[in-house]
Amino acid sequence: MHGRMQKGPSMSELEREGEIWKSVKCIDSPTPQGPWEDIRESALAGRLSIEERAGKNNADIWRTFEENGRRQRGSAAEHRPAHPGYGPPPDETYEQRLQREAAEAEAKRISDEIDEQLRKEREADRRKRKPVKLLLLGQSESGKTATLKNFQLTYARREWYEEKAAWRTVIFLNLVRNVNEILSHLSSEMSDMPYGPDDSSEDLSIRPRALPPITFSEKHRNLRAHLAPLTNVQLALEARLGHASLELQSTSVNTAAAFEFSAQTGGGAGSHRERRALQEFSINSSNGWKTALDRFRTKNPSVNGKQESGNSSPTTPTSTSRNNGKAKETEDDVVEVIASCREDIKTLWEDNIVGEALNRRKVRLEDGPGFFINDADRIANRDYQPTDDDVIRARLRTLGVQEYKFIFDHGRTMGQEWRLYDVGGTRSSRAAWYPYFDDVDAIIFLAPISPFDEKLAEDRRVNRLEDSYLLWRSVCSCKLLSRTQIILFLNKCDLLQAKLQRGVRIRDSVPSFGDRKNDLQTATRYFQQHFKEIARNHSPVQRPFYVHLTSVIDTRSTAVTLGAVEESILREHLRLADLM
Ligand SMILES: Nc1nc2c(ncn2[C@@H]2O[C@H](COP(=O)(O)OP(=O)(O)OP(=O)(O)O)[C@@H](O)[C@H]2O)c(=O)[nH]1
Ligand SMILES: [Mg+2]
Repeated sequence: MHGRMQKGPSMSELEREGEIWKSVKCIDSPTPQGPWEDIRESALAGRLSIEERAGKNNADIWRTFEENGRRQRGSAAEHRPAHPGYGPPPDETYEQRLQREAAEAEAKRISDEIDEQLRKEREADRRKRKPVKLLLLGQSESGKTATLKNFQLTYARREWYEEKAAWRTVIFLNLVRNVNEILSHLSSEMSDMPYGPDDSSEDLSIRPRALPPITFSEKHRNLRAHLAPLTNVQLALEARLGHASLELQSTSVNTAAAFEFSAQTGGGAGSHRERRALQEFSINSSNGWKTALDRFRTKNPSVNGKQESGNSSPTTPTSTSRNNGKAKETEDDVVEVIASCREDIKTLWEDNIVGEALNRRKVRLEDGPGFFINDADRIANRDYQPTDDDVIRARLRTLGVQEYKFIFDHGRTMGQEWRLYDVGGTRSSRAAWYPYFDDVDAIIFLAPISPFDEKLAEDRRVNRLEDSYLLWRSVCSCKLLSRTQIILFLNKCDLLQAKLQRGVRIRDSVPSFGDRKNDLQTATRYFQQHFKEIARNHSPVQRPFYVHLTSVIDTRSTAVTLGAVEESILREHLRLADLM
């Protein structure tokens, strides 16, 4: 039936209508008495949506339309039996011809307009379906990976559950490292060794020798002896997890500037080349945290780009199961040793003399990454399984740039693919970030505000807050990012609050804080203002200042924050898709 209409000798108005109606379903005009007017009106009134245009034809409309056509053709045939086609009637007057031609021209114009609109909508739709790309930036230990894990927990729960068990090994390592750090201080203190972690002016204020020596007892010597096997456990776990498990040691070497990249104005073909090279290095490398975890993964997820995450070396099922068997053995041994140390770990952590020794040395494990010794009773167990909160708090350093793809199974962007880029935050790793700037939708910049009185692990001369300011300035002033949405997370508010409650004064480390009230609200407002001013003074183009006060280890409040972030990023993603 349709074919017959398409075969007409000339492209009459009816055929033209037919062509359009095949792809158009008019919402408000189910009976197309005057289809052209209906289409035009609907198009002008914006009543034709992409679904209606691209969707299935409304059978009723189509049938009515065909009947109309048959009726008109039928009446023409009565007059012109020799002309079965749809050409102009032979007795057409000059005025009628002009009218017909004008109508045909108008029909063509509307048809072309609709075609063009359809093309644009298809294109916009394609762009909207492009993955949302989100970059997580910030200094090392700022909470980038913890934020990524929150995204996963909130929006990709299946992957979260598949990965959760793999973090068990990391948590064991974190706990064992806590214990070994205490033991190392204890040993030094027992052998009366002075403590000089670095050359920073802050740490020079530590003068343990000015105080009377601490008296240790047999209990402490026993604790050291009983917990000694944990040194080897740490080495075994580090060997299993690879480079990412090694924390940076304090150094006084000036490693690099706050932020380095070759060409601030770059982003052309060169940057793509550079990016490819870096991807090869980072995503397929065997040193990132994702790769480290893959070794402990029980399942083999086929989604979320996990296959890109470092499994570049071919593994046969046999070798995999052999490796898994060996890993299981090692894991069992490790768990056995840790579980047998449980009571001693608790005694060590709760001992007042040990506490005094750590205080004198200004060692605060609570503020550092991967603090788990408080949970030793629960974790140092053969049947321990990590909770969601444990996984968020587990610490494994990010090396290079790790791409993490997932389809949101939740929230406003359900079904949408997101690509999150988690980067290593040390000064020397920052040069690797730049190639990822050129087509990113948004950046979450994490600035931890609790360590206003701490130094960078990679350069003990640099204050952490100062480093965040410098880094923030570099990101804000980057021309390639001038139109990118940047969302600032002033993170570790929980630790800031604890620090202020302990009586640590901000002005001692940040003189410009002056005599302001030393409380959380005043401090966050002050830091926020400082970041805002930097953004205002250094952005090539003014942009909105989005800021959230966060403690990303708090999964509930972070889920709320991420909801707002998701919405804001998506709005911008769609706006840009429409503009393009
Ligand atoms: N108390 C507290 N701890 C946090 C917070 N954010 C992150 N952490 C912890 O800080 C440590 C470092 O966090 P990560 O997410 O690994 O830091 P990162 O920015 O990815 O660091 P790199 O990978 O080295 O660049 C982890 O043990 C986190 O659990 C926070 O808001 N509060
Ligand atoms: Mg990280």
